[in-house]
Amino acid sequence: MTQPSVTSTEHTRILVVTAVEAEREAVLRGLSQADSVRYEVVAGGVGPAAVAASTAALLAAGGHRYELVISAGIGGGFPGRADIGELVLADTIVSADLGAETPDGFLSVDELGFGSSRIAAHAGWNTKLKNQLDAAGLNSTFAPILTVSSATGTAATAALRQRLVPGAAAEGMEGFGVATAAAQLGIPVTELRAISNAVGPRDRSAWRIGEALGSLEKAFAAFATITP
Ligand SMILES: O=C(O)c1cccc(C(=O)CC[C@H]2O[C@@H](n3cnc4c(=O)[nH]cnc43)[C@H](O)[C@@H]2O)c1
Repeated sequence: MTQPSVTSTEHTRILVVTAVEAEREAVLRGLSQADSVRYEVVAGGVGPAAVAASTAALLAAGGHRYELVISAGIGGGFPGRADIGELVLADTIVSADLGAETPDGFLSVDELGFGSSRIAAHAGWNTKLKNQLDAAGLNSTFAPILTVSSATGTAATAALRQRLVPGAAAEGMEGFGVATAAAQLGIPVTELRAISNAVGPRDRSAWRIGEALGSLEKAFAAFATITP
């Protein structure tokens, strides 16, 4: 696996973890529009395992420096909840496929008694981030964001995941990995997704990655001036 690429500053306080380099570059373009000495931005890999390992290694090396970790990137939007180009901030970060299939349906790790599939995003930081987005005139919603190891590709799976987590607005593949690493060190965490595609039957030609990366950039331009 390639090493995560990192851009950091001397007084870093907020760690931003994306999956891929294109997302990291969009975040950096946004932050470059203002004084952004508070941020460190890393592309930690695709999927919960890769990104959890990358995040844990960074936090172990310098965890005391961080007051917030943000999992950020493009994501799928559940129809009727979040459209292409829109921004979703997690109120809860939910591992949607961590559990067991049974003939009677899916059982989460919570139901199996093995732990929790949910990590709460930090409410205080969420309010600050939302205020920054609002002040910049950027629409965003608070909702559960799902983390999945396999992106949803059918209407049936989309419906199942919405039934399992009512109100879920977006899905990505990294949030729960980033959040697990941060939570184990007691560091506040949240997740931001800029919607690139609808969650449902897979149609890669309908993905609007450029539009989503543009929204991600604008969000971090708004975050660049955040105060502690
Ligand atoms: O091809 C490109 O230029 C490109 C640029 C930036 C990102 C990508 C990705 O494919 C990123 C994969 C990343 O996106 C998240 N994602 C996006 N849509 C969904 C979805 O419907 N379900 C789950 N995850 C989604 C995910 O976090 C991946 O890591 C390509």
